[in-house]
Amino acid sequence: MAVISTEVLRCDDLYRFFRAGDEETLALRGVSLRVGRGETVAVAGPSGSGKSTLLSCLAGLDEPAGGAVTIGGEQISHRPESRRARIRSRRLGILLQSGNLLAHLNVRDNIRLAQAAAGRPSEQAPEELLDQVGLSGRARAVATELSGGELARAGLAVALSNKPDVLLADEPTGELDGATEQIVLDLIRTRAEFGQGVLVVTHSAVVMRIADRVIRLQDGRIVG
Ligand SMILES: Nc1ncnc2c1ncn2[C@@H]1O[C@H](COP(=O)(O)OP(=O)(O)OP(=O)(O)O)[C@@H](O)[C@H]1O
Repeated sequence: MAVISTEVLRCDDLYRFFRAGDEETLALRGVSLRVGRGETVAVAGPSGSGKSTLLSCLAGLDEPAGGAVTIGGEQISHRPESRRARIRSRRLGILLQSGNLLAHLNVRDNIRLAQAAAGRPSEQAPEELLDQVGLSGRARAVATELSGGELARAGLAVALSNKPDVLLADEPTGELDGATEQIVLDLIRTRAEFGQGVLVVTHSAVVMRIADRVIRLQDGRIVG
């Protein structure tokens, strides 16, 4: 069990509604959680329980109707988009199912761009990061030239390239074979050991097993 010394991510009483015509969906109903430095937290729950909505609100990609999100002591919710983008690029690593590589840039330039956006242009050589995710030799490939497993690993290299306080990941091992899943999980665990916080949305029992805690969502509420 990791020792929680400092809180790197917290949200308090998050609400998010969606309206389509006369119909209103309460996607989040008062969600509060904390992730400590060096802690890995998994968020699980049935389809439609609010996991992706929660992740988007935590990443500042979506605005909650109520409540607040704080990353490394800095509030990201209810801020102008330019401020949210700055906090994201400096403090967050985000790994979404839709992928996080810019299509017209090769893997190395995607990493360089993420580091430049974070104000850390020479933080860590892209080749070194790619080596850590088992992708050395693919630095010059663009997204369409990578397999599903390679894309997931390249995405993780980009998400970690700014040395984020918090890694947010949506089903990071969804489509991967067992060996590649293990590489990705080992890397996530290692990052947690270096003091980053990790919050991962998942249906996978294998991912839940590497987490220090599992939070269960149902109908937009934490139920366990
Ligand atoms: N843009 C949207 N417009 C309307 N309703 C939405 C929108 N996004 C999500 N919802 C609704 O909000 C609820 C929560 O959706 P969300 O995608 O967060 O669930 P989830 O737990 O991530 O599901 P899954 O495991 O299937 O990805 C669902 O009822 C969904 O239909």
